Amino acid sequence: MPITIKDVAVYADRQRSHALLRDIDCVFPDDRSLTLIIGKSGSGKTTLLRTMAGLMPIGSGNVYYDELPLWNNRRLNRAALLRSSVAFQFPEHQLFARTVQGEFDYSLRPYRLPRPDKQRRISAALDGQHLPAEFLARAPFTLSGGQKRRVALASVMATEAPWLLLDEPSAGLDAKSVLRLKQELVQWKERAGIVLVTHEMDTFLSIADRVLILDQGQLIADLKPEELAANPQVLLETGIGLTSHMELAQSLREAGLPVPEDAVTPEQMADVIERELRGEGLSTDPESPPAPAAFPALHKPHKLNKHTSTSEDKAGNGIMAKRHKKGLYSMDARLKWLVYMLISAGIILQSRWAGTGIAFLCAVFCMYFLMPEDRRKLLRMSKPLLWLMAVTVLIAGVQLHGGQGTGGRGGIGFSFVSAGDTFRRLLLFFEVTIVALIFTLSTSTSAMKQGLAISLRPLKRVGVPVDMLALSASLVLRFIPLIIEEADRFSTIARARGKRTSRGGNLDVRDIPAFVIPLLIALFQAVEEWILAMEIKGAALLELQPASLGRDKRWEKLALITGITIFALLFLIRIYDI
Ligand SMILES: Nc1ncnc2c1ncn2[C@@H]1O[C@H](COP(=O)(O)OP(=O)(O)OP(=O)(O)O)[C@@H](O)[C@H]1O
Repeated sequence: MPITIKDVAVYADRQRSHALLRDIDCVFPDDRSLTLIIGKSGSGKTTLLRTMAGLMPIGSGNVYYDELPLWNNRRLNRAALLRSSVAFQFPEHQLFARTVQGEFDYSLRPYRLPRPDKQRRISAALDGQHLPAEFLARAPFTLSGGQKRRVALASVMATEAPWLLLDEPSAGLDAKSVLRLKQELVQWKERAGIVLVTHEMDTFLSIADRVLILDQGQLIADLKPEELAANPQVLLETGIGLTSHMELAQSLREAGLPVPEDAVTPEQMADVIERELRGEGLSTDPESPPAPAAFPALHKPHKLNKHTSTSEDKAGNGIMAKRHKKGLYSMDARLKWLVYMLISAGIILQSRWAGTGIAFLCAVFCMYFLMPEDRRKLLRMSKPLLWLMAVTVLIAGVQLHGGQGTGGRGGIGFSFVSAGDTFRRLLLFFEVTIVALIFTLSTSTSAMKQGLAISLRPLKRVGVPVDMLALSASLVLRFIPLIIEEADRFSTIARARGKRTSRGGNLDVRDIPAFVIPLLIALFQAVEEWILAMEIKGAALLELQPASLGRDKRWEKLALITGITIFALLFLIRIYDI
């Protein structure tokens, strides 16, 4: 049952101007193999894995499981979808059920199995993860981190799908657990094909059958591990870097040892080292191959695509990537607070349609002109808010009539006045959120706190708890993008586990616990970690002067003028009651 990826392109936007994957063409043959997908950060590995799992809408081309297309027009083909099972990074975060049995039930529900078959698969999966059957009655939240991970992997394994798609399964594991995972993968390989995204080549190369290298959203090499070991230049050219085993092989060759060119593991080099240590002097053997001066590149990487994102986009867990950006990103945080307050105050003042509409245009203007680099991200983040608004407006408009005055019969109607009023109020909230997102996406939490704390410093003398206030305000603001990103992550996981087939990725009502519970846990955890980190860092940061940050005076002036102009405009609109 091979997987065939045919001419696939995936875009970040409807206009297809930002390609995440391009010209992907490859076949994963049905040979119980383990394929590694490697590439530097942001090269598109996770996107490719998600595309194979039907979690990313395809712009062009298609993925086939055997002969079954994954996409039929705009809908996913359930039969194809059931042929793969996905484990996301940190799979233990996806647990939500009251018991471990509940986790299995949820993952296996789309397969509609007869009870005995289901129980057999669950037992086999528990065995495979060295978990006792008594675990089925345990609450996942009472388990240790390692046990949670094994339960989550067991729930993936229990599907017995012919293809396992794993995204960095070794992330966060200790050395012993990584070794055990490796052994398990070797066993899994006997029953299923495995596609594994990883940065840990040292760990997995020795058990892999094939390596795909991605760069800038394109597949640039398709090699056997031995071929990669013999031609590691491609790893240097793509910025992935050599594995420590390859570096060892190179050092040994430079020392004159005849290490085979295709040696992938230290074990394969051990024989040569041993003979050298015994003084058998193989290095002086005239027949032995000389160390290659330079490795030939197997595939020349394609030219860089200026539209695809750089690794910087992905850094920092996606919340606030570390970047060396100019403009708004390098502005004094105190000034940003001021501009944010001015614009938000102007928006909140509005009580009529015209003012709300003009405030909306101002928010859009800020998004386009003050936030050029993260505009796409911002648009993506605002999507769930727009959906929430649409649903709320619909609900607000629904009116239930009693029996009186309607001839004794109740009924249902829709009030455009009521829906419109709700829409206007929500639009103000949306506008303030957009401005807050512009602020938070361009400012780190510590800079935000620092900016506010320094601005409010005079109030300290009259006993105002400025530090606490600054910390709370920054956390509340930083929380908005975090909620949106985490909601995105957990809805994708719930969709993958529930095997949803709609293109928009709508969740079923039954998926709500699988979505909401991990989301809340992740958010609570994030808040806890933030508060701790900020408390630790807070005192030291306050000693820093914002002037020491890289600043761009032109942008500061522009942002200040924008803020004051928008506030003045919205204030006048309110005064003249437009
Ligand atoms: N839904 C999306 N919309 C817009 N951009 C996206 C989306 N998903 C991913 N990207 C961008 O596509 C690029 C590739 O992301 P991807 O997660 O596939 O990289 P990766 O190779 O797995 O990186 P890492 O090794 O850091 O996990 C990144 O720049 C990312 O910001």
